[in-house]
Amino acid sequence: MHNLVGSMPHEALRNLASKYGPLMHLKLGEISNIIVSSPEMAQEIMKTQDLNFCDRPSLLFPRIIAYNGTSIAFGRYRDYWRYVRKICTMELLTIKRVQSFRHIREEEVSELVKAISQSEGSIFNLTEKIFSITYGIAARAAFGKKYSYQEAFISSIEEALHLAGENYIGDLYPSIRVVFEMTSRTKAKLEELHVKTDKILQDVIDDHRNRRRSGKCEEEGEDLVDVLLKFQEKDSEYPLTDDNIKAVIQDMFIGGGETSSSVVDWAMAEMIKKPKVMERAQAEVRRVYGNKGYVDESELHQLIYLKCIVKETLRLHPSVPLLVLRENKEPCQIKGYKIPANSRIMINAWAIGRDPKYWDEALNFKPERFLDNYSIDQRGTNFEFIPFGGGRRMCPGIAFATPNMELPLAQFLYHFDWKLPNGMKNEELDMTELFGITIRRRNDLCLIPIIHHQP
Ligand code: HEM
Repeated sequence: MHNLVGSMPHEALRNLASKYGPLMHLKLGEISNIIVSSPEMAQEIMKTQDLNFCDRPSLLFPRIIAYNGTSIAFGRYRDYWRYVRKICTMELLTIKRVQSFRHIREEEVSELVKAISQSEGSIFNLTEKIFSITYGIAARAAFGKKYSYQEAFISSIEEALHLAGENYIGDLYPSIRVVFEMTSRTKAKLEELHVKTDKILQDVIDDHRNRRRSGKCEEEGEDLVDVLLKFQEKDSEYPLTDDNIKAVIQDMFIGGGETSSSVVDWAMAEMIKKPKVMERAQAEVRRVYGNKGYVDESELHQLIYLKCIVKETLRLHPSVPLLVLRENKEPCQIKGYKIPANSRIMINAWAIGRDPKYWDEALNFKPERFLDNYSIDQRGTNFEFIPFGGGRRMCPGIAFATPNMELPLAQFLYHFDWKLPNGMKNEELDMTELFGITIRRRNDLCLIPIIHHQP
């Protein structure tokens, strides 16, 4: 316990693993926690014994924020969960659906690039704007348009995610959790935030329902809420309630906003620290888009080096460093070690991505490593590189996330050169992390843009 208090959990657990090995059993309160820190052990959990390890534990955060754990990300592995996950992969996050949101991404990113160009020569808080447009894109894809209360929704979700990163004591003593819950300030705060977000989501659903009744939906195109309402109207073994729809929409929102923004933010910071990488990436984007004068999504597939930058960023800064907690139904063995039933499994993707046993110059930001090994990808089959997890609980949002990361990066590189403020040297840029359910930069990335191609 004393090794964990006050430090970054993923870092403290990596340090413990280097002493005690890639599979640790850590008893905290009443709970057996199994910490996985090598690709071989991760493969056991996410492939060989995936069916036994694909449940999620019942914790305070999903009980309150994720509608009693009925979302896709936090849902127990049951028939209902399989049904909504299927809707998600076959309807909400398909390549075709993602492409239908192209104009939203292009509009939002172009607006940001124009705003940056107006700050030419002065300090621009890039972090703040990256998060704001990525959440903006997620909101428009999910809700169909910008709602006036979007900002309030985003800030409540961000606050709840931050609380989710803290270890809540009641989660460690399930047999007496009600006792802790009676006096818990975390619970009270989460409930307050949930009341706010729930009201906003209900308004969005009601608004869509009215729009559907008036037939406007067909004229204006279908967004994710419309798709879910269509499923609600169908006869199904698992009729969707409004709460079920809200839980799924919230998943799309958190998945679509928080994770991709932190990758774009870290990628820019890493390139600032490594000007040679930035120059090479700029040369690629400027060659591919040439004198077109703007960057759209049509040529993103040609930006091979940029794709390697995104991969290298996901290796060093996986947005969800310990993945999402899993739970095993049955007792079992992994490589001869006994795992009790209902253990909580943390897979330290952050530690695995930085392990010098699997990566040359592991702490060095070197996108070229993926040029030499382009086939190593993040789709859950190379267990030394698992920023999106793997197996039945793998992230279904890769297709949605990819243009959300590549388009802003390509535009930043095409239109601008970047400098650090106050004569700061590149190597002095602070890279401290802030732990929550995702890892962000502790300090915002503030840079001076210099226009190369006027947007
Ligand atoms: C860079 C971007 C992203 C990263 C790094 C990321 C990472 C992850 C990780 C690590 C998990 C847990 C996997 C596991 O337990 O094995 C996950 C689950 C999930 N992600 Fe993502 N994600 C990203 C983008 C997205 C997007 C854009 C969406 C949706 C719009 C999304 C929706 C989800 C959902 C619904 C789950 C729950 C899956 C389940 O439990 O079955 N993610 N993501």
